[in-house]
Amino acid sequence: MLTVDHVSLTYPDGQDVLTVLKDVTFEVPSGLTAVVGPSGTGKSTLLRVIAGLQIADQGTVCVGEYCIDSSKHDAGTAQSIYVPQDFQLVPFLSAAENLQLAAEMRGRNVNDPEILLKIVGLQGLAKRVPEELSGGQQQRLALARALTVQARVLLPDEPTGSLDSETSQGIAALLREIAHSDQRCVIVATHDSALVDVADSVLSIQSGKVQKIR
Ligand SMILES: Nc1ncnc2c1ncn2[C@@H]1O[C@H](COP(=O)(O)OP(=O)(O)OP(=O)(O)O)[C@@H](O)[C@H]1O
Repeated sequence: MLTVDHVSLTYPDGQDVLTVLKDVTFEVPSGLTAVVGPSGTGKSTLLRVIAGLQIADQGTVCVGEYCIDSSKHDAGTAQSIYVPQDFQLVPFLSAAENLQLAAEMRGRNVNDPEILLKIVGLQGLAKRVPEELSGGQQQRLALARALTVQARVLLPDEPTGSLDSETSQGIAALLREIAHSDQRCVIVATHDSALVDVADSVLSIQSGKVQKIR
């Protein structure tokens, strides 16, 4: 479903450059995929390139027939949604309003926020603002927000990074369900074995190279 073709990316690093992705090519089918690797190896960068939030120096990212071609510097065809580590929920809006805002920003509408909130296990919490939700509940809301736009590819960045192990297992199960219920591609950057254990496939990133290890 997702293809990453000959993608390279460098960051400026003083007088030098830091190569984070080095001619990376791989395919990801639908299901849950974990991207693992030591801190600072480029997991978040890879997810952001797939989402079209960062344009690679070269290469192409395609979701089905929709492609981002780095040579054209155009992310207008991005079909993926990045879910940031810190959720970036709007603090003064309720859970339902956070969903509505995200949908409106993509020219959509959420007819019944309760349906989405139920999918992520937040039924009855539509009126709460983010600070009235636990960390795990905020992560669930961030995932529901990503579902408002019906993207084929979801990219949660360390979705269990700040959660206890029981809550992490719940999020891992939810991500698997989201991936499988609608043949989506859910790609998570993670250090968490709870997520790696339930992933359908695992990619490892190290020294700029991405390798499929499961
Ligand atoms: N905007 C930037 N400018 C320069 N260097 C950057 C920038 N963003 C990230 N980097 C560097 O690129 C490398 C990869 O960063 P990235 O955040 O993708 O790693 P990561 O594997 O997700 O790390 P972690 O597991 O700690 O979240 C790191 O060395 C980081 O310092």
